[in-house]
Amino acid sequence: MSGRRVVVFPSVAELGPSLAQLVSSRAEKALSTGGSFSLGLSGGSLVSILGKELPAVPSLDCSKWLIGFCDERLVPFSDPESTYGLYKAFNTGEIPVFDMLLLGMGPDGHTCSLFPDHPLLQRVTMTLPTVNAAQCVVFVSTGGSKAPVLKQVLEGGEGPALPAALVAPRQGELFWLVDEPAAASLTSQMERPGPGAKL
Ligand SMILES: O=C1O[C@H](COP(=O)(O)O)[C@@H](O)[C@H](O)[C@H]1O
Repeated sequence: MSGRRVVVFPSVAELGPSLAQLVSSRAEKALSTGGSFSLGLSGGSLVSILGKELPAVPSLDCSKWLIGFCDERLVPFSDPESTYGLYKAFNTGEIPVFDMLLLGMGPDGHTCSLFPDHPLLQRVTMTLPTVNAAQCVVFVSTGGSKAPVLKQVLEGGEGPALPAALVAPRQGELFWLVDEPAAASLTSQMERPGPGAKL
């Protein structure tokens, strides 16, 4: 891993455009070597941020993007909502290497559908070998309800490590994009970029 970056924004309004810029810059980098840009998306609050900010990126060309889902509710492969078809592109028998994964974190420290001490019954999810093989992993975590768990995940605490704390890409980048309410209890090193700064 090339170092974790915890980046704090005043609010989601400032975080959103920076997230879109980060996605677009990593897409440009992946596409500059030919081929495609493989992007893993999570659900939850991330969906509305991306839905608002990605279409606002000037001349964004997604035609060579390969989109996968970091987790999903369990439906049959024949269901039109199934993500299986998208993952078939990675049918190499080896762990897929995503160019970028966008992750959320629940208040219990779960990420993807990796819950602490919980059997995976009705979810399908990426697991840590795939998450930690990615080239770039970006957590987006906002709101005061995330403050206690964010502190535990980033700065440690009692008991076993929560799933989100086990995300550490072996060779890739790791970003935590958070807003001030979520960062309220943090004391470790953080960046506070000025308006329009590129990540
Ligand atoms: O259950 C889920 O929650 C997490 C976190 O969502 P958030 O709304 O608290 O940001 C999400 O990343 C995951 O995809 C979803 O299945």
